[in-house]
Amino acid sequence: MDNTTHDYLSQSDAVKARFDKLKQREVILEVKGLNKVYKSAQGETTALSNVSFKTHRREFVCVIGPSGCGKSTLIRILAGLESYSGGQVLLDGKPVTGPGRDRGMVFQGYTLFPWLTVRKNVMFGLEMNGMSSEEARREADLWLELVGLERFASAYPHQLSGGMKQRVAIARALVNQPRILLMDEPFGALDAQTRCKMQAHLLDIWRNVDVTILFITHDLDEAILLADRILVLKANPGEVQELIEVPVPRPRSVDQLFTPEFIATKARLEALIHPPASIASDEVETVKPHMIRFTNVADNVE
Ligand SMILES: Nc1ncnc2c1ncn2[C@@H]1O[C@H](COP(=O)(O)OP(=O)(O)OP(=O)(O)O)[C@@H](O)[C@H]1O
Repeated sequence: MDNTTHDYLSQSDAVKARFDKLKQREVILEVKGLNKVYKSAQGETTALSNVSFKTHRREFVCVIGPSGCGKSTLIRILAGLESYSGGQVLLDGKPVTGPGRDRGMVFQGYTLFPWLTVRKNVMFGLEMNGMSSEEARREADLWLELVGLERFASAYPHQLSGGMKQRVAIARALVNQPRILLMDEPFGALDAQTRCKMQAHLLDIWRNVDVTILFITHDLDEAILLADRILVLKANPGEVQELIEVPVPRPRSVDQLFTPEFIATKARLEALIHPPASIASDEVETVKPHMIRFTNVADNVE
């Protein structure tokens, strides 16, 4: 089929069958009419307005949207780190009222304890919950093996690359066997090559673990490569624009980046996130701000 005419809504029989199966699985997370209003001295900001969606068991959902559309607010609410103003958040049918072991978190910033070894970082949560050191060590080693870091169990975080640190963070989140893994731009600080490897690695891990993933990203290719469905939010106020079923078949790899399904999905996401500039915003762009010069060399470099 011609790349330019492929419709992101059309699905092959295999993709359709996969979605049919996925939707039959139990609902893990249900967000119903979620509202979040921040109140400050400057006034009120509606960060989220009437956001509703469901994720099914072992589904991979990515959340994208322009800056300020409420992505971080949403994930913080799901993690139980932020209150909400209205609506409902249900995990396995029960309201989320605070943080819990049923949700694992991986953030962009490296959040490992620098004074603990890799193994101790992964053991930490288990020991805090009363597991014996011996058992926690056994569990930690299993998960370190899954993320391919068993050889680095005795290393300290500063001895690891950025990608390796995030693999430890993933092991540390998964060791508690959460129902859902909440990932807030986890690969945002990595260089392009490492990021690419981590995406493949995460898909490998997910294939082997019974966990649902909600993953925030700014990167459209990353969202299409990883997700079953992509929740597209818009800003001011943060609202759901569309929940897109990614028509790219699995298993996924970067080789699919130029397939008609991938290109069509990306075109749809771009149209939603970067709509054609309005006349008003064109005007703003053509007004150049007055620039102060900080150079004593008079000739122009451009
Ligand atoms: N603590 C706060 N107090 C007041 N307003 C806030 C607070 N946190 C976020 N907001 C506002 O809520 C809206 C959503 O913010 P949020 O950080 O969730 O968006 P985001 O999509 O994650 O943005 P980005 O992609 O830039 O990280 C923004 O308008 C933001 O200014």
